[in-house]
Amino acid sequence: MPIEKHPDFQEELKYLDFILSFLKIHHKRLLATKAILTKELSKGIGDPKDDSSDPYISMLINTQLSDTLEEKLEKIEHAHKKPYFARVDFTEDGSKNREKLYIGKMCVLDDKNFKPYIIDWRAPIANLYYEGRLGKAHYVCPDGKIYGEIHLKRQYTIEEGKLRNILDIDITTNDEFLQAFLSANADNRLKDIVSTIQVEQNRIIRADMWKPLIVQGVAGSGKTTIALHRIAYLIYNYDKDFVPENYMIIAPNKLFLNYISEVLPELGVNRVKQTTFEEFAFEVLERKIKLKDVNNTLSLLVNLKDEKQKNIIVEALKFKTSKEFWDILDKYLKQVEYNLIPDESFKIGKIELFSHNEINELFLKNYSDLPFAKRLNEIKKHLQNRAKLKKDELIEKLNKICDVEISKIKNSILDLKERQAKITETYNKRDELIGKVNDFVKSGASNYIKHIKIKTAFEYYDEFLLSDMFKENALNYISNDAYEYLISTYIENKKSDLFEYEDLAPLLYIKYKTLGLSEKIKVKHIVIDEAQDFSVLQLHVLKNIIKDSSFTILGDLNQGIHYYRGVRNWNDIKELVFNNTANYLTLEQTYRTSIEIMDVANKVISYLKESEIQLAKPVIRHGDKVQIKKVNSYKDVVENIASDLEALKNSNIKSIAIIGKTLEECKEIHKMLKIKGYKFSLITGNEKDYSSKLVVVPSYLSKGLEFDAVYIPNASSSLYQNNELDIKLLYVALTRPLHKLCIYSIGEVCDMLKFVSCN
Ligand SMILES: Nc1ncnc2c1ncn2[C@@H]1O[C@H](COP(=O)(O)OP(=O)(O)OP(=O)(O)O)[C@@H](O)[C@H]1O
Repeated sequence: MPIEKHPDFQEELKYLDFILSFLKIHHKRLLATKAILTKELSKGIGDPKDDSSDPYISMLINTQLSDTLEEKLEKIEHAHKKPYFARVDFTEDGSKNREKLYIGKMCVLDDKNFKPYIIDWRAPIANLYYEGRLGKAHYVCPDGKIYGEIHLKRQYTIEEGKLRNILDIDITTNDEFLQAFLSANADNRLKDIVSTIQVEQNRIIRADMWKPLIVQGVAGSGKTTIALHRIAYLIYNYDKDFVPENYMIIAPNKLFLNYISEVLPELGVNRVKQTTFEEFAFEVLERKIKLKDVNNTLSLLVNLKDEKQKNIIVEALKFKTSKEFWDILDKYLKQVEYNLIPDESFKIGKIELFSHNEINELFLKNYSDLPFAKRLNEIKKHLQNRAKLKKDELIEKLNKICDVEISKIKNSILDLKERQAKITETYNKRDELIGKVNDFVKSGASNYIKHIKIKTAFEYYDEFLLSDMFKENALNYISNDAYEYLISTYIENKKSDLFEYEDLAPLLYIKYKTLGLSEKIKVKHIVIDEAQDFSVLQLHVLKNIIKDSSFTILGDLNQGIHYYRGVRNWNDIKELVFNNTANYLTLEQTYRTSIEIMDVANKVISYLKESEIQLAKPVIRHGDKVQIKKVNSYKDVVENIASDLEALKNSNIKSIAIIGKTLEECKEIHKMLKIKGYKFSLITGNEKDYSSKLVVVPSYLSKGLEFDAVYIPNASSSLYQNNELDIKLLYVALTRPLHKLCIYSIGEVCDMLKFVSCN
């Protein structure tokens, strides 16, 4: 139906006009306030001679005000283009008032009576839009459940302030709006989905902050998108307790962070900590260490032909990231802990103030929750107090001894001169001893503690790995070959001061247990995306070191390409990391790919021998049939892609990826395309910026990304074997396109794709 024919078209147009003028006035007012503040600010900076603190403080306040003003201005400018996207008409039980609730990305209030003109999508009442259907409905707010009736649910398409479409849902269908959204082409960045969040996604976004949440979602189910919306939701709803800096999102690499970088600002959220595990580890270790390329192990395994050697490496790495490894590390740290307090007691001269056992008890029992260094700080206070308490008693004792000595001298020595000398000597000795007592009270405790040496995490780790104890224990779980591989790579890396990604978690754990964390780390909620590639040890370490934090963990086991360390089963994480306190939710619907593409990907992943493979259910959206083209060489592949690119020049396909299996394959194709004059960016894993729309990328680095069209240059049986890693790498590549997928095979097609027709 043309929009003009909608019965409420005029009413809606009027409301939009009203909102836009309201926003304009508000914007003007904010600009005026900003001008005043900027003036004040320049005054503050311009008067360095004034040493009173007032201008400085007011300058600080003004800076903060202008910061938030800047954010407000940005939001209003955004809202001008699209102030709201939906409306829900709701009557609360017991009321006659039919409220028209317009829902947008930011709240807009009438400044006189604070009546909302637009409700923020994160507000409790906005949940009516996401979960309520026409008829009886309720929402939960801090005062409890509010019941009532929904009379209308409406969606709007507003572009640059112009009303383009009105859609009444539950009358027509919710899908129409979603379909339109999904058919749009991929920008080369992820975007917000506030207007089309689906019920299963909404439950994840709005889940309780304080319960750890684990989400298993198929490829394209919106995990990354939801993770970001959840942060925006939590920031809005817990704004009294936390600031954006208390939230941290951990993503696989810098490129990925760049890919998602626009969503939070679009949602009006800034200053959230966005990092990778490596970066965070450097921060905790308070030292930037030389790390082998994170994808080093993976590309080693991808390229290695010797199956025996491959099995040894996988065995070693699985162990190094396992619960068993962490148990042995704990055992070692217990030994360190039990041997840390020296045998000597805390004493002055021969007088014992604290016995070794008493100190050890404080260390091992009373303060066992603290890192070693913090425990020593506490013990130092005990020693100092005891020394202070003993001071008077000791001095009194010294005085008494001195008095007895003096009277003995007086009675025994007759010569006056000699007697005087002896008395002076005795008093001097007494004073010297009192001086020693005073010195001891001042610095005895510090001196005692100073002798207890806590090594660095790196020293302990080294000692641990190279110990007989580690060897004996490790050999209970792994073969001698795997043990030798583990130790020899460690020693080899050590020569060049290098570490591997898998070393980080144990290093963090040791640092946390021994020296503790810097006060600067203020994280309260951690969101981990692509968590299937995290090891149990990594998650355990994060959970332990950031004690009071809550977690949202999202991943897809089907895409677990770092299978030698990653999660194999979410139950392990629930049990071993969260003591069965975590909530577990799944996402089965995929929003990215067409039915035809998803069917192929589902069949490929079914080759995995896992018992529980979650197959993706695509949203009803059809595309072209997937076909495989058999060719003779990479030259043919590139020829084919090149002619396709010409044909696509005037189409809607804008972002294109050629997804190879290995980096070497990608380099080769990239070179050939370059010679032909095509400007593709080669992604090697070290990029920080993600700006190109045409990329050549190895499958393991394409995880998380999406493109309008994807080319798989060679899906032959010589490249992709029927094993876990190859199946997963192929699956990742197959699930990246939104609209178009072209597969080539140089020679025989791999087993997993044999069912696809060839031409
Ligand atoms: N409710 C939704 N409405 C519209 N688009 C959606 C919705 N949910 C997800 N999408 C779109 O689906 C695509 C996939 O989302 P996203 O990348 O967040 O999924 P993912 O589960 O992290 O995928 P993967 O695991 O494959 O990396 C994105 O284009 C996103 O905008």
